[in-house]
Amino acid sequence: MTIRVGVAGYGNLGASVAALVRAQPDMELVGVFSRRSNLTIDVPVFPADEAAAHADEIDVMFLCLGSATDIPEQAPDFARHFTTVDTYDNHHLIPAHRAAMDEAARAGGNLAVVATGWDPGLFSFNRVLANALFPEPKQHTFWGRGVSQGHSDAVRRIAGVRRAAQYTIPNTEAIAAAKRGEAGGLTGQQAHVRDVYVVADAADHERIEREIREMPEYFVGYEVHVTFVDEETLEAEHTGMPHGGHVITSGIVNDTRASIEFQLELERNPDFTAACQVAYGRAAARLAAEGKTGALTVLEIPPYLLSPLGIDELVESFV
Ligand SMILES: NC(=O)C1=CN([C@@H]2O[C@H](COP(=O)(O)OP(=O)(O)OC[C@H]3O[C@@H](n4cnc5c(N)ncnc54)[C@H](OP(=O)(O)O)[C@@H]3O)[C@@H](O)[C@H]2O)C=CC1
Ligand SMILES: N[C@@H](C[C@H]1CC(C(=O)O)=NO1)C(=O)O
Repeated sequence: MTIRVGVAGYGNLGASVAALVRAQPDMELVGVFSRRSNLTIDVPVFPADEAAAHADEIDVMFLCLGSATDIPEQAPDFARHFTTVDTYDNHHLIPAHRAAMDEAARAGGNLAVVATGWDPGLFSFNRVLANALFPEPKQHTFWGRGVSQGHSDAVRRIAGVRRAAQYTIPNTEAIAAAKRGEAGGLTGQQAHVRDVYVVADAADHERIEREIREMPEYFVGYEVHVTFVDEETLEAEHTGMPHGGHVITSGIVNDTRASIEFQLELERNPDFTAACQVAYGRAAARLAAEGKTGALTVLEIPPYLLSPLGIDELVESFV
């Protein structure tokens, strides 16, 4: 089965997904759907607001839009017309997003797989798996040092911001304490600093910095540093997008201590996120072909559906 895919939104993630799809043995890129008409890329580009006309040509639509505003505004309409896969990452609003996508997907008889990146996504899967192993688990998540695409996108949505990069910096002593099972009730806000680099006109600096610091879910509660730079500096020093993180869980089982850690080291965040999203696109195509509708998270999708191999081949590789 060749999975015919579309990419909605051509930013860092969309470009990574489009490139990765073309390297898949079982996928074909039909085209990119963008709000911009000036994209010069080597695949067909269609206006985002005309996507529904292509519903019969596409099996899976990858939603590579920004989570801060694009996804809430656009994703349900895509779900009415396509099987969709998104990387929505505003953690606290995922239940509402899942409900909205479930309603929209069911209205169109489609499947919507939501929050399929690495956090939320792979880290969510690993948090649930690890917590299930211990009667009283101790679990902490750390990110970075690296560039959060979601936080960078959220800053770029502030009026007057021309470019932005947000670095997440973990407290390394907190990571070491978590590995020892001694991090207690440490929160994400306590364990990370957020460093933001912004290109904007000087007249807007004070307002922009205030809007960043007051942004709920993304920045409120964290130690935040905002640095305004010129375009040349941003381009020269802040276009790389490395990232990574840890999910560290420990506990006592039958009076013996055990710990489990899931760690990522990413040379380039969008490329790895694309790998997550494309793998869940494969699962979405298979589930949709079976008639599955509504919204699903990574917690409800069997891992074998992510692989281009069949379950029998995967079981044979156990040995
Ligand atoms: N769950 C996870 O682990 C992860 C999730 N993500 C999510 O992916 C989302 C997208 O990230 P990312 O691709 O870096 O965001 P970008 O800002 O690069 O792109 C977001 C959207 O903005 C539009 N856009 C991009 N570049 C421009 C431009 N120069 N001018 C005007 N519009 C532009 C595109 O839509 P259009 O083509 O329609 O204009 C694009 O889809 C993030 O918001 C984050 O939530 C990312 C990494 C990990
Ligand atoms: N969703 C994040 C992926 C990870 C990184 C992160 C952070 O640095 O706060 N939180 O989750 C992203 O957009 O990069």
